[in-house]
Amino acid sequence: MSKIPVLEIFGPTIQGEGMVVGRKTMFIRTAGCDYRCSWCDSAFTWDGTGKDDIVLMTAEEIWERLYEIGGDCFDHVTISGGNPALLTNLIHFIELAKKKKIQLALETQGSKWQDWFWQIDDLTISPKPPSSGMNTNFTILDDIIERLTEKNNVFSLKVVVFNEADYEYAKLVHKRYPQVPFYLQVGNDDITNGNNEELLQKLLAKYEWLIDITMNTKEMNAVRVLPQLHALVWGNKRGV
Ligand SMILES: C[S@@+](CC[C@H](N)C(=O)[O-])C[C@H]1O[C@@H](n2cnc3c(N)ncnc32)[C@H](O)[C@@H]1O
Ligand SMILES: Nc1nc2[nH]cc(C(=O)O)c2c(=O)[nH]1
Ligand code: SF4
Ligand SMILES: [Mg+2]
Repeated sequence: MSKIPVLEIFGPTIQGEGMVVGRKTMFIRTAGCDYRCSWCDSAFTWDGTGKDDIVLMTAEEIWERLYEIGGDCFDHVTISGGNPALLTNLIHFIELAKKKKIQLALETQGSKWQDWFWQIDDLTISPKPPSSGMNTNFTILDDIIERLTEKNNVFSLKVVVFNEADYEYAKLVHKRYPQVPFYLQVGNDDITNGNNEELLQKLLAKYEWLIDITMNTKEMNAVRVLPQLHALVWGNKRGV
């Protein structure tokens, strides 16, 4: 059986972001990304700093580890990264989790398609705004959204906003896919700060700024505005 490069398995915790925020879930974080976002809070998945922590695991080994740390206290698993959509062989884990009656969520940026997307219960696509330094390939994104829409998949778009240019990009994405539930997320530009009180004040101020501009934009009447809830509770701590 082919193996999956895993960097972290943790939980149970709450889903801190997006469409199922607050949901009790386990996390699997895969290694490797086709992007290099300037502000990535999980850069250890792709910048080489985490390479000694990568474990190649079969679907069964991932399941055993989830059960070892989560026991009977979970029924939902979120797959994030890096970009898990680089991994065709994640299908083996997804099929195993389905057999175990586990609900699945995925975090990906919308740069690659996998047929196993159709089996994800809560799928978040998070195209990247200008501040990331990345360019969105809208031909690929259009195709992904079309395939998901065709099969009535439950999915959402989530754009992280750091500045006004990012907000303009978010407007453009929402306008392009008006039928897709749309989330704005506060950008954390202080990802190495270990002072949780200070970080909390900064993130709340940025959240208020994002709420304020959204309230005054007629093109953004159907959106949801969220912070990263886990960052408010635990700061920049890893594995929560
Ligand atoms: C680490 S990424 C992994 C999944 C996938 N590569 C992606 O970007 O969607 C998970 C989520 O965290 C968000 N994120 C990463 N760095 C962030 C930061 N500094 N502030 C706010 N959100 C961030 C990403 O935009 C994405 O929505
Ligand atoms: N609690 C919690 N919620 C999250 N939602 C998305 C995360 C991610 O890094 O993909 C994440 C994470 O790392 N922790
Ligand atoms: S796409 Fe996701 S994991 Fe990759 S660099 Fe950007 S935020 Fe980080
Ligand atoms: Mg994160």
